[in-house]
Amino acid sequence: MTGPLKILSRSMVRHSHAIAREVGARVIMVHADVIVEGGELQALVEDVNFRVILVSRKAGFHAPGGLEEMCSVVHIPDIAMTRAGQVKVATLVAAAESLIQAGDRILCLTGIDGSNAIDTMMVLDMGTEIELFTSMAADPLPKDVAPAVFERILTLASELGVEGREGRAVGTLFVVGDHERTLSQSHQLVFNPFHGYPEEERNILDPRLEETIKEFSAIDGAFVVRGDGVVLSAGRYLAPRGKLDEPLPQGLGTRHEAAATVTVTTSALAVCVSQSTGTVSIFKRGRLILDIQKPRGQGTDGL
Ligand SMILES: Nc1ncnc2c1ncn2[C@@H]1O[C@H](COP(=O)(O)OP(=O)(O)OP(=O)(O)O)[C@@H](O)[C@H]1O
Repeated sequence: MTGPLKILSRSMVRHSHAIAREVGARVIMVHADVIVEGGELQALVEDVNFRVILVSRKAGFHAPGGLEEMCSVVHIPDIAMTRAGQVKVATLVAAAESLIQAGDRILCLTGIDGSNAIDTMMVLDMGTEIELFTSMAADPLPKDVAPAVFERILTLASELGVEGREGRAVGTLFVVGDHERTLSQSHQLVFNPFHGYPEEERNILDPRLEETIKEFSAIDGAFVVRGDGVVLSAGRYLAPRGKLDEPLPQGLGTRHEAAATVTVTTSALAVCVSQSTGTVSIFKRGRLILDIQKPRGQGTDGL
């Protein structure tokens, strides 16, 4: 279904500004991939006439010309996710980039990718619905972790969770930030394959490292990543000294336990990919702050 924005969509978009103001929303988040044609998107943003975050899976996507001031852009991984998963990832990335904060109310406009039909409007409260914001106040990321590094790890983890590796499910774990404390509470299970390489050749932001990381995800143990993206180690066994205040949700085993616990005595974030379910779980300060479930079928469901 292509063509101009449907009448219902148009009317929802036109009214979204008034609704956002009435409910005290600070920003309107629009799943941009719903709209096929650039001119239509520009018209939509002009109609919304409110601070907008455009969310897209497309790598080169940018705000329509002339509207860069009103629009911020958030890129989410280009993989199949449930609608809830997409909302979580988009809000997490927006928070990592300080576009939204704890306590914010966000109006979301979404629909099915490429349909030209905005079919859903929802209001999200960053603080009650998204656990991330209740458990960590204003700062979603540790201070030493660059947003781009976190986003890269999130993408790699989501891809591994959904796609696995050569047809097989893989599980792995990334610990990012507070690397000295993380290293002091862990040891090598196997020889560290990153040992001896210059730092510029092992930065997770370098696209050339993607295959290597995915290959090494088969190694038992965790990746330890410095906040600037340098991968310090793979195959690291975590032996954290802390203890969890509350037990993890049922079904999560030793990998998730280690991921959660290492964040008790460090300020690191742990991003865990479950081999059994493909779910990506993010831990901070000993708590599961966000999980992104693997969709059952294929489909790009809008936000
Ligand atoms: N302390 C640890 N540090 C690093 N890796 C660990 C640790 N404990 C377990 N793992 C890794 O997790 C793997 C799976 O363990 P387990 O099945 O108990 O975890 P899980 O949390 O249920 O995860 P999954 O959903 O992937 O199975 C182990 O084979 C090991 O590679």
